[in-house]
Amino acid sequence: MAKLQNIIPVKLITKTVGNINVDIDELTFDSRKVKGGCCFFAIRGTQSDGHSYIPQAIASGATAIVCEELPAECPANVTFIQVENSSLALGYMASAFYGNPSQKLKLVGITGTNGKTTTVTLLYRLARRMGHKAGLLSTVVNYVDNVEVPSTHTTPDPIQLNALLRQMVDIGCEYCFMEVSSHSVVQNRIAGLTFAGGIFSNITHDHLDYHKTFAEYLKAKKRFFDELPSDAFALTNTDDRNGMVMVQNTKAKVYTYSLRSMADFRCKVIESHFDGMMLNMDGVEVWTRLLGRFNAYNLLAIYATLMLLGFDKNDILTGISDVTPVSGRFEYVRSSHGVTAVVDYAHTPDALENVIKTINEIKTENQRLITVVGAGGNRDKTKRPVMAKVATELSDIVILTSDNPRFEEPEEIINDMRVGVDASQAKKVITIVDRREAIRTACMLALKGDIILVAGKGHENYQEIKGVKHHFDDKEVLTEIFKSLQV
Ligand SMILES: CC(=O)N[C@H]1[C@@H](OP(=O)(O)OP(=O)(O)OC[C@H]2O[C@@H](n3ccc(=O)[nH]c3=O)[C@H](O)[C@@H]2O)O[C@H](CO)[C@@H](O)[C@@H]1O[C@H](C)C(=O)N[C@@H](C)C(=O)N[C@H](CCC(=O)O)C(=O)O
Ligand SMILES: Nc1ncnc2c1ncn2[C@@H]1O[C@H](COP(=O)(O)OP(=O)(O)OP(=O)(O)O)[C@@H](O)[C@H]1O
Ligand SMILES: N[C@H](CCC[C@H](N)C(=O)O)C(=O)O
Ligand SMILES: [Mg+2]
Repeated sequence: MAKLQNIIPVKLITKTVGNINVDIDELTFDSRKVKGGCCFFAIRGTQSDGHSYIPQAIASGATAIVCEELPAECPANVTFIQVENSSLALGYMASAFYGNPSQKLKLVGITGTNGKTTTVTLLYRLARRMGHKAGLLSTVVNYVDNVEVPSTHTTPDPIQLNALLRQMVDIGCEYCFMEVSSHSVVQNRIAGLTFAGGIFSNITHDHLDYHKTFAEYLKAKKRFFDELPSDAFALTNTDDRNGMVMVQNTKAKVYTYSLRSMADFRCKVIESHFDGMMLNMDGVEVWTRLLGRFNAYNLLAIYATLMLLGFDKNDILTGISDVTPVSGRFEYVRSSHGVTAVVDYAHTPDALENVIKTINEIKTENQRLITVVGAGGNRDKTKRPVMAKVATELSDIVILTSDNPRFEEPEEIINDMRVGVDASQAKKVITIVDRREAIRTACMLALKGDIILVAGKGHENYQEIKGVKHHFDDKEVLTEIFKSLQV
């Protein structure tokens, strides 16, 4: 419960109609959830404009309405607050409604095309391993210390987000590690939050269906750093050509990390095997079970962040030597006849290239790589041919299949992918729409010693088709098929 006048920043108000000294029990941006005591936010969305649901919200007993445009009729028993941007107001008011919880713990956000889930999940695990209560907001799952809360998004809406932060503060969490998606910045889901630090992993091809251009995509991610407070840190990857662009206007203190050149925090990959890597992290050798140069970047960002948060260097390195892969990130299943299948979430050209190059670096010449990959429906279409091109150029056999078709026809998604396959590589490519059949075919083709990469879905335990999430788990399917093929 809160007084409306106490949770809305005056600077955001354009006009008020009615009594703003009213009690608010709940905030919502969905008219279908409105009841007495609710403050409804009319948000202009990608599918519809929330303003068209104001009458429904009033009919359902809304106590207050926050909107960018006042309705023609303003009933006397409802308070109206006109603002310039409803989603911005929602961020600030959700934070205030829950007592500004992000000011009562150290909130660290990471943005970038890839590496966010890996980095925040391991930060969360390491902070808790070193004896501190912590929270996690990620694509895979949210945690309020050790209590699991299902994820609806990579970055939740402001109401969910601040409610979770409140719960974290209430049980004594000192830290929360969260992913900041580019969508969430554009939609003001992180408005009103106070960050102790921001991390930039990398920016490559993805989400152009939403941002339309790479420049807009970059601008969205850069805005996260532009809005960091002066007492926060901004940790950026200077091996990414946009690393310094991200932080050029930040008020936060800038720190850099790199595997290639001088930086505040440095790392080198000394050895790379199928069961782990030897790294030189800021002058200290440390073994990790994680694989791939891309994970060396994630681990260096993790090391730097924990150092900036004041953790002990030796405790951090000991923790890094113990961490295991994050669900769906380079996990593997081995068959009884010597085939290794890797399950990975790579669903962008850069991620796919990284994970395939990692496998090619580790495998021997006479081990073949069979890559099973698709592309999500109702997502960035332009990455589809690029992913197919990367897969066919770097694998021995490629099976193009379905990922989450969503509301698109699977065959059309695969056709978009095939466009990227050069004629010279076409003989490597098989097309099988049914993902289970595609994985089965890979398992049947694989000879002893071969490696199968099943990419794109990672931790996902569903296949989304026409709005229905059917159970589907790559690791489960591989295990079942390997068992059925056991001689
Ligand atoms: C494209 C996108 O991001 N859409 C998000 C957005 O919905 P929208 O703008 O499409 O909303 P809309 O359907 O147009 O409705 C407009 C407004 O009217 C309201 N409404 C609607 C119907 C009604 O009857 N009454 C009513 O009040 C809605 O609640 C909304 O406030 O705001 C919603 C509420 O916060 C989000 O759930 C929704 O995420 C959708 C489901 C989604 O799939 N988002 C993905 C693309 C996403 O956010 N991904 C990122 C990054 C992924 C990654 O890289 O990992 C993420 O952070 O997860
Ligand atoms: N630092 C990195 N650079 C490039 N690729 C990476 C990096 N870290 C992980 N990857 C690859 O990208 C995939 C996704 O990793 P992760 O889930 O950590 O990224 P994310 O940023 O959370 O992705 P999303 O935006 O979809 O939530 C991994 O399965 C791996 O193939
Ligand atoms: N297997 C998923 C991965 C992308 C999920 C997330 N990054 C998003 O864009 O919603 C797909 O392509 O459908
Ligand atoms: Mg993620």
